[in-house]
Amino acid sequence: MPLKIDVIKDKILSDNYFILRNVTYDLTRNDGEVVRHKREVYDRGNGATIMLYNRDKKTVVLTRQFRVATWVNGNKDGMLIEACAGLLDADEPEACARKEAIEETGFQVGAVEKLFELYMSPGGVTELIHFFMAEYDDSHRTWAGGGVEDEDIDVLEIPFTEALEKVASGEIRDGKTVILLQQLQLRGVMA
Ligand SMILES: Nc1nc2c(ncn2[C@@H]2O[C@H](COP(=O)(O)OP(=O)(O)O[C@H]3O[C@H](CO)[C@@H](O)[C@H](O)[C@@H]3O)[C@@H](O)[C@H]2O)c(=O)[nH]1
Ligand SMILES: [Mg+2]
Repeated sequence: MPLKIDVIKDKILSDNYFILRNVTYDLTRNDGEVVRHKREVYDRGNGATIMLYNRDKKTVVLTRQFRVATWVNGNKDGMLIEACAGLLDADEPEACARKEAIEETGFQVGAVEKLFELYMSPGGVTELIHFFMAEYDDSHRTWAGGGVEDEDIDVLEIPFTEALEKVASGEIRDGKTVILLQQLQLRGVMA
């Protein structure tokens, strides 16, 4: 466990859209030994995600969209099924989750529950995602959803059991989405 962290150099390698830095730092350990690391850190900002579920219908609302990062890494058509999510930008996490739910799925939900905040890829990505869930019903629908600007998002309202089957089969393989579905399962709210 390091006692002290001294930054030697913090260089921006790219700031085209998000920020890629190369940070050089010395870690002083308990025994006084100093270790120098040079590590790349990718800063895409923080995000929020929200699982929309309906206890009566036993359904969840998910999104499907093209994700180029998955396409360049083995996802054949690049399409990924995910819980609704977005980058915080200037918003508070809950406000972001609510806004993304409307923009991406069309649902304007009532009470929202905060679950936790998780680092999703701490080896090199700064991003902290704030996790939420909310019950939805048909009266919450404001429009068909689909995202803003050049986002082209399909909205999937599917049975919870089908979502779990898609996790088991590998069709759903987005970390935040699996975590949220398992939270619903752990709590037994969809039983
Ligand atoms: N021009 C440009 N646009 C970009 C770039 N990278 C992303 N965008 C655009 O920025 C917008 C981001 O949409 P959001 O809905 O706010 O974010 P997200 O991509 O869905 O991110 C959410 O899910 C991610 C995956 O789990 C999370 O990493 C993230 O924190 C957030 O929760 C999208 O329109 C996307 O096309 C880029 O390099 N250039
Ligand atoms: Mg999004």
